[in-house]
Amino acid sequence: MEELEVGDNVTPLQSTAAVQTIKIAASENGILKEEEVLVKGKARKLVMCESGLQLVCHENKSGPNIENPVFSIAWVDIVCACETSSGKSKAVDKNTDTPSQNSYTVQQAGRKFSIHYITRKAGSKKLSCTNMVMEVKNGTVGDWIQQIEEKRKHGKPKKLLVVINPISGSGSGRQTFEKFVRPLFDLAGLELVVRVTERARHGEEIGNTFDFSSVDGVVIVGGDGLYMEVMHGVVLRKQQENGIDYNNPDASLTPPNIGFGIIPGGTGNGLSGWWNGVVDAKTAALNIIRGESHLVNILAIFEPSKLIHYSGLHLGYGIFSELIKKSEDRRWMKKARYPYAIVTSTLGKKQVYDIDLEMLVSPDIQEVNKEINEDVSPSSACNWKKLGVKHLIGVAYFPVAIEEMSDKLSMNCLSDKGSAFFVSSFGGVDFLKFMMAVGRHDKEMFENSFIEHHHVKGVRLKLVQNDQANSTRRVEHGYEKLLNIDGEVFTCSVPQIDIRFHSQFIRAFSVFPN
Ligand SMILES: Nc1ncnc2c1ncn2[C@@H]1O[C@H](COP(=O)(O)OP(=O)(O)OP(=O)(O)O)[C@@H](O)[C@H]1O
Repeated sequence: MEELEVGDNVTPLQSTAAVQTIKIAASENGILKEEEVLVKGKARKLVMCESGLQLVCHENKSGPNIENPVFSIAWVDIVCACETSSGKSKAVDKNTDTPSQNSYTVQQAGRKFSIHYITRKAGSKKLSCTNMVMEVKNGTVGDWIQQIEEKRKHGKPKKLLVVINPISGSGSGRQTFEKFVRPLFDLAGLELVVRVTERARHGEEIGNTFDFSSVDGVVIVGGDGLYMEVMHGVVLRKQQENGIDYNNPDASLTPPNIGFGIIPGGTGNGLSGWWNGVVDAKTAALNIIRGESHLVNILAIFEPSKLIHYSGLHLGYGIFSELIKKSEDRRWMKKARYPYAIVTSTLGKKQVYDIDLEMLVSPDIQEVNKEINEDVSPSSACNWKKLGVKHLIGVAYFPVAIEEMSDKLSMNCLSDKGSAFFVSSFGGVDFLKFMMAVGRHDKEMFENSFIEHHHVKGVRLKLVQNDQANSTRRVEHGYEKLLNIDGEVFTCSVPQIDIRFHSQFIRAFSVFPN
């Protein structure tokens, strides 16, 4: 981290539109506070307005040029303001490019102060934190620091529960947190309660028992599986507290009022990528500090008369469960276990499942579900649409709408429908290509006749035992009762699953649209 030369190639996070907002605020609503400062030896005027801070060139004879600030930053992107005695506001750990933990001591009341703020390099989705040192010409910096701190903290989380999975991904969740995340949270003055999971499913217990009234949100340091567990515990508890029959798929659920952030520490890190636009621990941490949040969807997954689990990422059945079982059995392979499972499942003979399918369809769906529109009645209510028995190797359902955007696919996490895929049998190389296209979010993955894609509000699937040879192999391997929920293996008591989409249910610290 280094002092910023105004006009450097690093721009603050906000877009031109945000700069525009600040300009309007400054000229229409008046200036809250202004002062002459020196920034890297250059004379500037620091202006505080309702939307943020501006540095303006005030050497112009006609006075400060508020219309053309040389630098402006919105409150949401300010991490902290603090006193500086020697040009460095907080000691910086050279390895991490972030200020080291608890290193700040005010050595003398002075005229210099630093603003630490969030930046994004042009063309990148990654965020970083940088700082600018200013020296006031007259007076002291105390008032500035106090007022900036008040303004920048408004509406942002102040105290967080952090849940770390020490075995997720390559087993470096704790190190990721200490090295990349804690220094940023410390800088932002966040108070933390840290829990490290001690066993499988411990995340659910924490979600189900922690006193969330004492914090502004929960930060998951791990993979999609840990998020799923904690979120499940939180959601289940909310239904229990409200006396809701959570085993009934038709019950209307009450959303919890807890913000979730995810620091990617797992293997797949699908959700962290969706929420932050990139899989990067520092970016995720800075988005949590920014405090911007959006409501994201979940799936509720049932067997007859019983809730199995809530899901934030996907439900997979058939080959998608087989894959995850193979990879879970080889956790010791760390990140290599996913490619291993994909390649071995691809090369082997694929199991065909005869599945009786139904989809919960809303009448406004036009584009994706072309072939089913004609039968949908023109009411505002959703209808169950029977598809009949299909010979499939797998079913996958995501609580996001997967949409085509130019040559790529975009995950619309704010959609009111999820994407269901019904995959019929296909050859090894094709399947490998399909999985690679999925990883790249390449729209090529849709360009296969063996994939049916629908935007729907729910899916019901029931395994039909009409092929003795197939059925025997499935039962031998136990595959017919396996589910892949957010990359974790679950077993159902009967292969009859009801999946319901719950729109805008969990508050996620995130940056949609990204
Ligand atoms: N201390 C622990 N000991 C053993 N298992 C644990 C412990 N803490 C959590 N788990 C289990 O670890 C599993 C994997 O968690 P997580 O999703 O965080 O990592 P991952 O599988 O590597 O990442 P991803 O889901 O993104 O692919 C979960 O099933 C969880 O129950």
